[in-house]
Amino acid sequence: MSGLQAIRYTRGKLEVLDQLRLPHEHHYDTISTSEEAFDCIKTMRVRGAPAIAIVAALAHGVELYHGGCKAPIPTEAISYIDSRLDYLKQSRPTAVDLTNAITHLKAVVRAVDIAALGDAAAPSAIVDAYIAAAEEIFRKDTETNLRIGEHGSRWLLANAPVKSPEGKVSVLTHCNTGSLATSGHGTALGIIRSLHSAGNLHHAFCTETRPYNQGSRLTAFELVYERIPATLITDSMAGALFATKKVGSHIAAVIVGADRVVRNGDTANKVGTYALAVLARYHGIKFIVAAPTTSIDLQTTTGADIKIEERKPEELTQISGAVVGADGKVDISRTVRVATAHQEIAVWNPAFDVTPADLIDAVVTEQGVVVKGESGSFDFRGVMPERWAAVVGQ
Ligand SMILES: CSC[C@H]1O[C@H](OP(=O)(O)O)[C@H](O)[C@@H]1O
Repeated sequence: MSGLQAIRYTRGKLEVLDQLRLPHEHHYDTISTSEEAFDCIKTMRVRGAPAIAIVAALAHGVELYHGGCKAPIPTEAISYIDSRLDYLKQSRPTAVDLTNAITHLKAVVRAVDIAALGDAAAPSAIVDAYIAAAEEIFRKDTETNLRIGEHGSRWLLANAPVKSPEGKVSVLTHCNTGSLATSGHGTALGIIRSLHSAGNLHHAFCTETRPYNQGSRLTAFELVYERIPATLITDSMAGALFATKKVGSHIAAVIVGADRVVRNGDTANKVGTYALAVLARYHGIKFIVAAPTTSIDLQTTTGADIKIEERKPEELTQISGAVVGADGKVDISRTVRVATAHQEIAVWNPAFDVTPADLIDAVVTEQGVVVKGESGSFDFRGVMPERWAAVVGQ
């Protein structure tokens, strides 16, 4: 597993790698409150659907560990925990892992047997139950990713439309879905790691992933760090790569992560994913979504109902503070040497887009690979039977 850890935790202490400083600086921020976690997630010092959920869950656990809950009776302790989790839920709206983690944590604290413990002992038992559950979310994520790696690499090797003469596959991935987006190993990048460690990877291509540059700053960093054969391209080069057989002749699949897979299989992921899915279909390349079941939302039936986060224009017009577009924040008269009023270009900056299930060949979860049935739609009951029965019915 990668030596790059987005999250470092021991009971009572949480440290988060500031990904805005990568790849130039390796700096951990100490996170001790829900407010600090909210800001860390909102500003994308930590990002990635699983990592967001883990940091939020553990941050409140640290807060509770250091006496954050003063409630004298159990019902007030539960209300306090609810309020902090509901606050954290607002930090980023599209990825569902955070919502699913919050739902689980609220159920855990409500399962504490207050009657048996009595009002005096119950609040501390509720806090202990919360902390244990938050730590389990963190621990389980790496195991989940290793299983996604196994399932995904096995499926691709069995279904690859093309392989190298040595029987290896080349893939392209978008954004960052590795150790920097999870507790370790990663989801889509986890499949690439599993292919590589088994000697089945010919080459990995990663896209720059504008405007936050998760690909050039984070994924390229992870791939180089582990000496995985890889090439960085800009987002706009993907079509040319697929069409240029000389360079990309063995590309078997595009493998991406997910922020939210909804009941019919439509998937919200980093903006640019939809374009890659269209290109993959046109070029006969498999399109694989790697998604832990924590990223699946059965409550939402189609992608039309997914809330897409829009972020501030400066993330697009500036790169680490260097102005690359007329954003009205810098007097451009000096650069264009004409007297001019400040000009501000309008910016549309959706952080995600939605890929329809029709363009997705497989959704790889830790419970197995889901492909569309004869009806042409995905059915996730096989990988999450209890949640399916609770939400959708038999
Ligand atoms: C396993 S990470 C899933 C998902 O999260 C990333 O978005 P962001 O960097 O904005 O948090 C990207 O969409 C990844 O595919």
